[in-house]
Amino acid sequence: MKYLLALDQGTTSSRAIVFDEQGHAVSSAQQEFEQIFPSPGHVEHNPEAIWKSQIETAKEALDTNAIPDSEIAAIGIANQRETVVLWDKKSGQPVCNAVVWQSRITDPICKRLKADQLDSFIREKTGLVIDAYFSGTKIQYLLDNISGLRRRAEQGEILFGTVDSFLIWRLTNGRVHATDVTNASRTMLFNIHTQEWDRELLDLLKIPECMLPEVMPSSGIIGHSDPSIFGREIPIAGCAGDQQAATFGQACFSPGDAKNTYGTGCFMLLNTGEQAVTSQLGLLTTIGWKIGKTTTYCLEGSVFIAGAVVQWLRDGIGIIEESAQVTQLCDSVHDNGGVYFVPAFVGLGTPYWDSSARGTIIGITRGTTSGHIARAAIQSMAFQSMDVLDAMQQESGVKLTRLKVDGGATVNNSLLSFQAGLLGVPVLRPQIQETTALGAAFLAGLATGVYADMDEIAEHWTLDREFQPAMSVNQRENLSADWHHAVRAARGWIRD
Ligand SMILES: Nc1ncnc2c1ncn2[C@@H]1O[C@H](COP(=O)(O)OP(=O)(O)O)[C@@H](O)[C@H]1O
Ligand SMILES: O=P(O)(O)OC[C@H](O)CO
Repeated sequence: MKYLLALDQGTTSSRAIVFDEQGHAVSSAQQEFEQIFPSPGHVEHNPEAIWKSQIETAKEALDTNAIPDSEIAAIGIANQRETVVLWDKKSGQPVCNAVVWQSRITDPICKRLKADQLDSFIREKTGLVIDAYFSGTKIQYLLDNISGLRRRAEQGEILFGTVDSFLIWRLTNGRVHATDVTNASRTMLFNIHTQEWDRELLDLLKIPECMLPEVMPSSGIIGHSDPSIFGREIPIAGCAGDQQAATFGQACFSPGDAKNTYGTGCFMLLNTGEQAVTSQLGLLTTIGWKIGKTTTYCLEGSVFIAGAVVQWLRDGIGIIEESAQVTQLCDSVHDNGGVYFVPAFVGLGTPYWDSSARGTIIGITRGTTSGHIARAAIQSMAFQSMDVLDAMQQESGVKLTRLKVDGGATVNNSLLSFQAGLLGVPVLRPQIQETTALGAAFLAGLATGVYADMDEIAEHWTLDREFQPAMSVNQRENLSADWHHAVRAARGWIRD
């Protein structure tokens, strides 16, 4: 029996899962790490905390079931995307905290790019909208604000990577500086059509090319882990941004297949095949994966705050002690009591791209209880996903017949029932919900002969539960109208 070790480096935790050839998780480990909020809207991680938690969980997952490392065929990596790590090439030490994808610290840079009317120029090359979400402006910000850093970067002393790249560098003991096409496609520096770092964009954002990693396919041997880490060299054979990995893990292999992940944020990806569909409605055109010479593109809707709203109920206002309690609190009321919660904590992503929006709870009356607030919080994930799907269907002309879902918040049955009703299509939760890690394992297994082809991988997808839509058209339209009324209230709150 061969096994695959998947490293799933997420926004709030690092996970490692060992899968057998059938795609069953045989052991796993998870560690949360610190979220650093230096100022409102700015989010950082300590790269050493990312590395430590990831490597400790990998070792724990291998030790738990005493899986000999000789039986690990390959390592696959899936990671939080866009987050920027800069490190010293010689020492391998980070030169600052990682700037996390959620951070709005580069809003002013983005405003200038928009004022210069560079939207279509950037969209045509990268498939992205101008937003602080992506890596490019974050790198520029660090080079501009840390004394001496730009000079050192220009001299080739500083390397940039998204989190996958940093992990690869550390796993290979500084021998490989690489990323994969999916991660590169989230930097706002990569031309998704020519699949090269884009000279004009690098000049625009004043980023020295020598900092950038080599871009590899998502499935294929990128390098080998140093023997000092797991006792022997193991090929690193799969790598993808976590949302693309989840799309692969959900076996969304045909054009028209879609999945929605409900983690810290919500990310819906629709496979558009070998065609990169350009969006006019605020969706992102992104690379789904590249296997051999074939690139699969996706349309993506990115919602910044989804499950994080539950963390806020727990850690921000303390109306629950454990995340799981939200289900009970939410089920303590029959409906939202007219309360709508727009969790625009860091602005709004798809389809609004409004960095001036802020979190809004509206419709509160004397009869409002914590149950209504909790229910409105849970419903906000479904409403935001509804907005994304509406844009996606309009843009692609594809009428979705079902939606595969995954991510930590999909343990919540009320959320998924409400989602099915709101979308008017069945929502399918798979048995293996660790689809992100599974996707990374599949990509690595495909490169190392554990799987013959994608048809074999697709056979491993099994259904846990299907949630049927049970909402009248009238009800759906009323809820949707109220939600959009609430969104209007949340928008434009931050003034220049
Ligand atoms: N019962 C629940 N209902 C809704 N959301 C939940 C529930 N339990 C946990 N969550 C949310 O799920 C998210 C964790 O999902 P996960 O996929 O692990 O996220 P990530 O990969 O972004 O770190 C957290 O934001 C958490 O608040
Ligand atoms: O870590 P997650 O699962 O919240 O995913 C984060 C996304 O990759 C951000 O684009």
